Amino acid sequence: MDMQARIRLNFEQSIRTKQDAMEALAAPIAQGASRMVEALMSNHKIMSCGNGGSAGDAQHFSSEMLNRFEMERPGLPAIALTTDSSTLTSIANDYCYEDIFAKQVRALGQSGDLLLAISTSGNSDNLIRAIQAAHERDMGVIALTGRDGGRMADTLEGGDVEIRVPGTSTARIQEVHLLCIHCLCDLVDRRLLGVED
Ligand SMILES: O=C(CO)[C@@H](O)[C@H](O)[C@H](O)[C@H](O)COP(=O)(O)O
Ligand SMILES: [Zn+2]
Repeated sequence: MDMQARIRLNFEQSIRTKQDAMEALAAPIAQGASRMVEALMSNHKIMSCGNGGSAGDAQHFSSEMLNRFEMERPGLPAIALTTDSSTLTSIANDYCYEDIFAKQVRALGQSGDLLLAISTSGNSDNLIRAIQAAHERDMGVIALTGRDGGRMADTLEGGDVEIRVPGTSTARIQEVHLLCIHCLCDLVDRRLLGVED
């Protein structure tokens, strides 16, 4: 396959994954956005985490909350747990990599806060431990997953929301995760600013 044919194939697969996700994810994304609005309206914060490309997604989300998305509004309270290299390396060094997010959730989390946990496989142990820590702190969880939801899906509790991308390729799932994050930001802004249509 030549380079341009390969590029077209990647685009086609990305488009197909997004089309499959559109119907499946409209309801859980709306549910996740409602949970975010409720939390933010009650002065709670949203923490986000993920590994690799999903760490980038966690930061992408928090920056759109803290700064702005598409509309002018005050900054919203959000913290990406992926950014402080001193904290991350010391937890990984003194305890273990699996605790890098959970320890931060236990330190910063308060009842009513939310955790946005992002994993394409749903099987990253540091995310599973972060979800367990969030539950200990009486926080809700919004999980962006893929494939069969992995062990993360089994770790979620009744009030949590799973947004599971129908797909098996990490890259394609990540591309839909970013779209989901932008939908969440869009819905949060519209609800907070009272935009009707
Ligand atoms: O961005 C990519 C692949 O597209 C990688 O960096 C990928 O995020 C990493 O391999 C992650 O460790 C995968 O973790 P997860 O999505 O299974 O939780
Ligand atoms: Zn990637």
